[in-house]
Amino acid sequence: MSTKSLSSKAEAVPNRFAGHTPMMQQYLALKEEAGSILLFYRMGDFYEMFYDDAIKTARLLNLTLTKRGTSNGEPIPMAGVPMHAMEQYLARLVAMGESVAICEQIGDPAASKGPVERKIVRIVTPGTLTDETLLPSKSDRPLMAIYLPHKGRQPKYGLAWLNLASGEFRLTECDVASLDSEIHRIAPAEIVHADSFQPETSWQGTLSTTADWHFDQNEANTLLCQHFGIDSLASFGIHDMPSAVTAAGALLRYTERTQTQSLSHVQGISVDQASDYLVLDPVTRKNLEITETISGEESPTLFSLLDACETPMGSRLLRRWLHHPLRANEPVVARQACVQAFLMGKSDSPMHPAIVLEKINQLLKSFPDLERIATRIALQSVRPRELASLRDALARLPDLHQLLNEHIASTPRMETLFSALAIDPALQQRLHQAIDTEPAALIREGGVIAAGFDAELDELRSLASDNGTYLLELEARERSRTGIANLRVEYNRVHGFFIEVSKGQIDKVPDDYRRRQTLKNVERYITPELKAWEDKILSAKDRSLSREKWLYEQLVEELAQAVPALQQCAQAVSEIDVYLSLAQHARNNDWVAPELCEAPIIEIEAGRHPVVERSIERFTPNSCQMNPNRRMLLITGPNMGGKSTYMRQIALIVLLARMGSFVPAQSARIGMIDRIFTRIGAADDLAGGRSTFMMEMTEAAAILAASTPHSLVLMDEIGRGTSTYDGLSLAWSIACRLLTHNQALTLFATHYFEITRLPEQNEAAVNVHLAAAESPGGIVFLHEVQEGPASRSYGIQVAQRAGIPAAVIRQAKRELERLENQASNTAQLDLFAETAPANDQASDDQLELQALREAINDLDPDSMSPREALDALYKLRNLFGQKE
Ligand SMILES: Nc1ncnc2c1ncn2[C@@H]1O[C@H](COP(=O)(O)OP(=O)(O)OP(=O)(O)O)[C@@H](O)[C@H]1O
Repeated sequence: MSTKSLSSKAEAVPNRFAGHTPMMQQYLALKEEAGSILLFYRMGDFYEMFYDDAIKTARLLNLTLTKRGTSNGEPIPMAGVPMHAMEQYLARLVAMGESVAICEQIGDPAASKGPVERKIVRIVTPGTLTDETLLPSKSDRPLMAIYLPHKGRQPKYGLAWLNLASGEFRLTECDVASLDSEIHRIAPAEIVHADSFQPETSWQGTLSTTADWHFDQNEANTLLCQHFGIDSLASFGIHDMPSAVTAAGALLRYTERTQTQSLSHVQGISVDQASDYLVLDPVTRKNLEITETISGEESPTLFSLLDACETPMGSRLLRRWLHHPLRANEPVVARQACVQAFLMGKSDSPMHPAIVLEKINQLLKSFPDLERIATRIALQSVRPRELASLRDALARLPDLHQLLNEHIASTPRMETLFSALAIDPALQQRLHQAIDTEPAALIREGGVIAAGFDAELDELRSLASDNGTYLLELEARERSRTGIANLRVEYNRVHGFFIEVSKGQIDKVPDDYRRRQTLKNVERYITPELKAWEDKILSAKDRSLSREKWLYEQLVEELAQAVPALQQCAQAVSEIDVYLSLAQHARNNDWVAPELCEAPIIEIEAGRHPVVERSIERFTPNSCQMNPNRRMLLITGPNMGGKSTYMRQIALIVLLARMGSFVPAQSARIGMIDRIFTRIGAADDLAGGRSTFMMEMTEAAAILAASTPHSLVLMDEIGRGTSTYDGLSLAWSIACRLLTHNQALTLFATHYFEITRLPEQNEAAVNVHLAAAESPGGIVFLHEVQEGPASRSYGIQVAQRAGIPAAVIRQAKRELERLENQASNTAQLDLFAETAPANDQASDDQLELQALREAINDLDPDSMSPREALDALYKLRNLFGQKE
């Protein structure tokens, strides 16, 4: 394995470190090279940190902070971690977003006059992890570089990201407004940017800086062409994306600098068009609880619900799909067809589809993380047991292939996956011949290469292990030669082989015995014959270990050719895993395939909230009809009535439909949706210095700026963060703007009843409400969406159920009555009347006229008997009569 040094020689210590001990001078020079990141300085069996690094790591890892000598008269703070536990400490530091430079002793301590020569051989950063122990298995940790050119009227950000653990390298360009949303979509573990430029983002990952000159377009061009062995970037279709290419170049340079191996598994770079995906801004990703709950937990989320994947790479793909719903129908239909194929099985298969799914599941369960193993083969850091699990998985591939072929109906996409599964059997055979059935964990321990693979290794091994009989023979011979009956031939690690004689017998020891060690009761000797034999054995052992290491390296190098095929196979297995998971969930929970169409339409029959329906006993399904003529649903109903659940379930059904999954409904027809926006609930962004109301308005402003007739907008109780009139007026005008200007499909939940009058002005707005009923025991939530506005809000009844004291409830009821009486005498109800009433009297008159108009409209003279007509006339007179 080649290890690429990142440092210049440590002996070239600058004079400015004079006054420090030679070791500290070496440390300081290396620390200067590491810069702001932590330096793990190897000292024998420990990695030690000094000065501020020591103070910081001691705090982060809860280590003891001690001192090691003084430098320039000052004590030097020091903390250390033992070498054998280093990976655990690294994992914890990296999880906290820290980067660490690892400095190893590379010189020979015996031959060194001053401090042993040391070099930084590896830099571990959150975005460049490939080690199994440092990586989360179910999520990707991409590294991203961002570049913003200084020139140009409307400069575009260049974004490039590399998933080092899989070799996936992508890039895109975006405008200023989309930067944050793009970063949240890609979710990098680390962002690299130039020293002089700070990207504005709410993303919480690690930010690393690099020199400005690393972001140079020409350099980037050359670097990328060199890496891929091509003359022009046109073959990747990225030549006209200067900002993105510049970012990609800087990213490649950064990765090469931090890694010790070549990046041969990074085989290509592709353009990621943001316009291919349905846009979900950061707030929406959070509100819809796709992979994380609002409070930051891992479950229950949409991902935790659907992730029954058997392989970690399947889980990672599912997570990626959930965060990247697709705009175009064609690829979604292709995925849906695969889920359907798994769900239905093949018509001529004798096996029930459920049994087929179970069998495939069982097979997949035994598959290792092929994607990451392929990467580690390319990085030449693959471990023996990973190769053994690859060998076993390859042996099971034909079974998987056969099961799919015989029992799953073919679709065009499935055909592609089938061919990716067909890996050349020679690869499996080679691994089978080369790797022991149960190899040791590390190659340096030996016992990795299978017997029979290499004749030389076999011979060395038999030499090294063939000591039992020889030693017994020697012991018997020496006993009879010397007449010492209790003479023994022994071995220990420090002194090697020796002949042990008790003190009372040493006068019988022959001349050719050389004393090796004296103990209290015994003397230990070596003879020329035993010494020669020992040399042969020990050298055979050493030679066998180094032969084994060499063979292993040759094998890994040879396997590197198979990396592209393994990557494709891993992709196919993970996709199959996801389809299987989706199909099983659909089968177990009665989900259906949504129909997809072009127009901005959302038609859902008896839809359910996928996560809530699992957490309660009886979920009430609800339907939804939205189209260009019915663009806004004004949703009213009591608190706890189910408004938020209803809105979220619609958004989640749309998201699921657009990522290729089945959906929780009786039937669904989902059109092309370009974005989902949410303005749900509110939490203060104290860190960002924004109050609840400010947050609310910022999010609303973003929705008004960017939503289109193809967008789905969720607005939950907009305006509640300020005074009633301000809030109501804002909510009203925001709703109007969405209806008439943006024309987005909008779910607008509100407690302002005045807004339910909006449909009178615009037919595309429709009232629906969550039904509730009052019973002697209190309010009963029916959770049923019905047409029309809610008749009342039931706030006090809900408060009663929540345990507010009876006396407070009684007072609240009296207060409500007083306010309602007052309201009927004020202009509030007519806040949004087309012409404002001049005074209270005018307002009263208008209300009565409205009531009269409604009563007359309700009459059907053609169907009335004379008696009924007379009664109606009296009623109408009484409407006025009340006033007199
Ligand atoms: N369709 C449904 N079927 C059964 N239970 C439901 C349904 N919808 C919601 N619920 C239950 O009602 C609870 C409250 O729902 P939700 O938070 O959606 O109400 P809300 O109207 O938005 O309330 P608020 O106005 O106070 O925010 C949920 O936690 C869930 O347990």
